[in-house]
Amino acid sequence: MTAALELRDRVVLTGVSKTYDTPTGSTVALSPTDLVIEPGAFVSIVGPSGCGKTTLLQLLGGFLTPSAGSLPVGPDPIDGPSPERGVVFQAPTLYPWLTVRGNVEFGPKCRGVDRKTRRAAAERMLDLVGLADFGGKRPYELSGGMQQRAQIARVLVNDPRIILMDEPFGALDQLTRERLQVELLRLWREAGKTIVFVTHSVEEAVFLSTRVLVMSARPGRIIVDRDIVLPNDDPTGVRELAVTATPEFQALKTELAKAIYEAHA
Ligand SMILES: Nc1ncnc2c1ncn2[C@@H]1O[C@H](COP(=O)(O)OP(=O)(O)OP(=O)(O)O)[C@@H](O)[C@H]1O
Repeated sequence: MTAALELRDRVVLTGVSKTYDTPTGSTVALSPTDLVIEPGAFVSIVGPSGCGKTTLLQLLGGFLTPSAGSLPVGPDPIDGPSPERGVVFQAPTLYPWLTVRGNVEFGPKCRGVDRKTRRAAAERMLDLVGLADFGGKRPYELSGGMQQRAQIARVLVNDPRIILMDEPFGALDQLTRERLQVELLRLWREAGKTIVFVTHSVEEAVFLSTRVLVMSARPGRIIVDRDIVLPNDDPTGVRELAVTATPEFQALKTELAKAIYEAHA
């Protein structure tokens, strides 16, 4: 990655806070937060329920406006949702009336990409996420894990600068979840994207991430910012599930789980 590209894709939060004003009062969801997310990082956010993880992700997605502070991506202020910041939610958000291929093509179609180009891009993405043979199916014909893969293809086809994921595997069974975690790591390596990932699972956060942020109970703030280095980490390779059995992995998991427990107290 060139220095210019790095600068273009760096996310810099300066004094970003969010207060929700409702008829029954105000809720400070995020205390003033300073944070730099480097391009190509895989950053997970963990913390007690209601600590502001989704709020932070939605601010990055441009779905919410900060009450104070700024959060540009490179030189560009975030001023609304953009295909450059793709979002994958826990609940599948595929259009049920379109085929899987149609769902993946939808973004490029809206941006005026011609039919042949967008069809080729969709096929490439479906292949990448292991759904090459399912493009003609409707979403309801897919399993939960396959629907999540289709969502990821739908985001990747827009070639986003950042992918924001809000508990994307939370509703899946353990086996599917583990399989998708490894696939996501492979995709992250191949596509070279920045990923910001919200999860309730410390194990998932440690396994996937290059960096884990722990947030305190409301009003949320970042209380731990931990680089994750695991045995046999290789900048070009993909972690294997076996690493979760190592003492290094277990020690990191214990350290972060303790921080979350204390954040609750
Ligand atoms: N639209 C809203 N209006 C008012 N309060 C809100 C709104 N959205 C979130 N909140 C409150 O802000 C706080 C942070 O919510 P947020 O959803 O960001 O937390 P979270 O860490 O993602 O929670 P969880 O882990 O349970 O998904 C919570 O107390 C929540 O009730």
